[in-house]
Amino acid sequence: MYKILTLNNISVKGLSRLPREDYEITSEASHPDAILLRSFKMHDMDIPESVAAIGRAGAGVNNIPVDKMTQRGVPVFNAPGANANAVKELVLAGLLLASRNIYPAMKFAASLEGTDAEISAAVESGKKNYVGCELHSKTFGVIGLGAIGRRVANAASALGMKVVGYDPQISVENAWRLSRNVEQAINLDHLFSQCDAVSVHVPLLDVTKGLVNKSRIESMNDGGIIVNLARGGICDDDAVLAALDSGKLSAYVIDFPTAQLIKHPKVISFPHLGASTEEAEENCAIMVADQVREFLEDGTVTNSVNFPEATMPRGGTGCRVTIANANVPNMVGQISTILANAGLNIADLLNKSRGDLAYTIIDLDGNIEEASLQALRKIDGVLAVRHLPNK
Ligand SMILES: NC(=O)c1ccc[n+]([C@@H]2O[C@H](COP(=O)([O-])OP(=O)(O)OC[C@H]3O[C@@H](n4cnc5c(N)ncnc54)[C@H](O)[C@@H]3O)[C@@H](O)[C@H]2O)c1
Ligand SMILES: O=C(O)[C@H](O)COP(=O)(O)O
Repeated sequence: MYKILTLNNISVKGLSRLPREDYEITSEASHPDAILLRSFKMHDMDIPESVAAIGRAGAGVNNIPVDKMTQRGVPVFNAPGANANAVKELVLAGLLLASRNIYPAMKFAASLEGTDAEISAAVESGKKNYVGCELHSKTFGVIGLGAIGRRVANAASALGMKVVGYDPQISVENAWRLSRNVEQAINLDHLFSQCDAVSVHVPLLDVTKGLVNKSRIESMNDGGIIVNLARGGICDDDAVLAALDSGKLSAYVIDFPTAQLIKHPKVISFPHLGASTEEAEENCAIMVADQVREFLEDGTVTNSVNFPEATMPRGGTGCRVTIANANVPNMVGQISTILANAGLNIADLLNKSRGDLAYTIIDLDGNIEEASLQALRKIDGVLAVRHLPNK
């Protein structure tokens, strides 16, 4: 029986991919085999040694100590693209809320009192206070053209915006799917200097912290809009607030409000709502539950942020052993020597690497004894060894 610890509410559709006869899923498991979570902050958590995999039902993994897990030989999985459409739609909503003054206008309309005729008169005299501007023909910068950014860029282009994109590491797949109307910015300064609105869709990393800063905002067209549904910290909030006060910016749309931001009348705050649709929650949970299950049962690695992709159909007459180790010479040699000394024949073997980490899947003709597993664990540089009995 595998034990799964959940640190957030995970969609039932996803959890149902883990059959109850083999999986116990609780928010209190003390020796879990795997953890499933969304935005729970794991950095200060004591992660039990029993944990063999972590599944993030979403995109961002900045709430997970990925480097620490890599050193323990534990893969961290996420759900790339599974919530991208939901975020794209909220970005469009944010742009429209900002450009058409929808929220203050709604508050005004809801505050009216009197007869129908009086309300109608107040509507007609008050509407001049909420005049907005159209998105059509405005220049819109999209930073990060991944699963979300490329959808946002394409949708904005379809609305008639002139879209400029920046992503020096764009994937081939996203480049293929990007509208050919999207122009490429040479660098971030080039992007900001042409834009009426900018939306960020990059992960929070040291290099992306404060990417939207004072000088870049100053180079934008007057009355600009910044949309940040990516992560707090990517925009320099002090610079944004100063630009809102001076009128340089007309609105800041943020999914990660802070005490300072929520007080400002030109800040449109959402409560981290980007991925909160039924569809996105289900997509993410299903994707990550499947990936964690395949890893626990077969050692298969799909969509990990720290492990190489690794899939090998089961072969051999015995069990499967998986090994995560430092990516240094002679590891496979030492592993096969231990197996050979135990009289075990390797039926099939897959060895993949990613950066400093290597991962090996071995199918054996015969069953491995605990002593040999211990010998594998003792090899210098071996981080994790798992024994997966034949199904
Ligand atoms: N608000 C929400 O609910 C919500 C939901 C999903 C994702 N997010 C955030 O959005 C981020 C992006 O999600 P995604 O699914 O598009 O991820 P993704 O990995 O598909 O795309 C990220 C893109 O950013 C690019 N990139 C990285 N560093 C860059 C830089 N310095 N300059 C320009 N481009 C850079 C990458 O090359 C990649 O193409 C996530 O990391 C997460 O923080 C928020
Ligand atoms: O990175 C993500 O996928 C989003 O921030 C969604 O977070 P959530 O799963 O907590 O809504």
